[in-house]
Amino acid sequence: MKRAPVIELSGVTVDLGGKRVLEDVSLTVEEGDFYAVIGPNGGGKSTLLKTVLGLVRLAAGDVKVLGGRPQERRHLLGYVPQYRTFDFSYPVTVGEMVLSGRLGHLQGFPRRYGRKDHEMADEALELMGIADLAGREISRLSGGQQQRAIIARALAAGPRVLILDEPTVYIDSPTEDHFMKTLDTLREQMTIVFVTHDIGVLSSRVTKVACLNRRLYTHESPELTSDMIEAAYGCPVDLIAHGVPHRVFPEHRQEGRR
Ligand SMILES: Nc1ncnc2c1ncn2[C@@H]1O[C@H](COP(=O)(O)OP(=O)(O)OP(=O)(O)O)[C@@H](O)[C@H]1O
Repeated sequence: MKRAPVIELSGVTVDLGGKRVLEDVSLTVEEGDFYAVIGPNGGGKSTLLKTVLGLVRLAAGDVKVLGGRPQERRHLLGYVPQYRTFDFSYPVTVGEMVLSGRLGHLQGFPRRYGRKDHEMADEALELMGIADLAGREISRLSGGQQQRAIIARALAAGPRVLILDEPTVYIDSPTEDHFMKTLDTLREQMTIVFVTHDIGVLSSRVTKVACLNRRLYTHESPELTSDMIEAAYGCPVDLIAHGVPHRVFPEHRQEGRR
């Protein structure tokens, strides 16, 4: 059964500072996908996400999110920017930070958090496995715990699509698989798209994968091919794959099935 398209890019070209950053990019993310976009540093991954959020001007092409313009649908997207863009020295607790994910939903004046806001924040803390850290100052957590907190903050808003920029940078490899499993469980409730420069992050949990290096290289079946990686990275797969087999998915699956 065909699933509904959640994000549709067709022929998208973006120029920044006189440089072509995305060229003729077409991409479809369907409901329930756990979609990974890999590519080298500077390949345009963050720009691709900002395009989905409607934050950059297109030189050509079209973007649809949940059937509408990105600017109209932004409240349905949970965006987790790169970890390094956050200031964790701010004196707030994990619980307060996650609750702030509800700010865009507050109505009336004065703006106060209500019962639903607290419930959503508590649920997000649970989902990311950091409920026991709610009272701790964010600055006192490990990088991996802080990473979970910023994802929980995005989840507190109740997004239909969760969009993550390099989510595993501060997750150490022993816990990486557990972390990806946590994200995978969220797929029951929302579509997930993430970008990463680290091919080692890809797991069999990912349903679709594409490679980005100004142009986007996709494959009909949910597997990563050496051609795609070579096209995107411009270097042989074995040099960058850290021992991960070229084919990261255990078996072929039919389009439309998870
Ligand atoms: N506002 C801007 N003005 C000019 N150039 C920009 C701007 N934003 C990004 N770029 C350039 O566009 C290219 C793609 O940047 P982008 O951040 O999207 O790549 P990335 O794949 O996310 O890289 P990284 O993993 O290093 O963050 C880079 O060469 C970057 O220098």
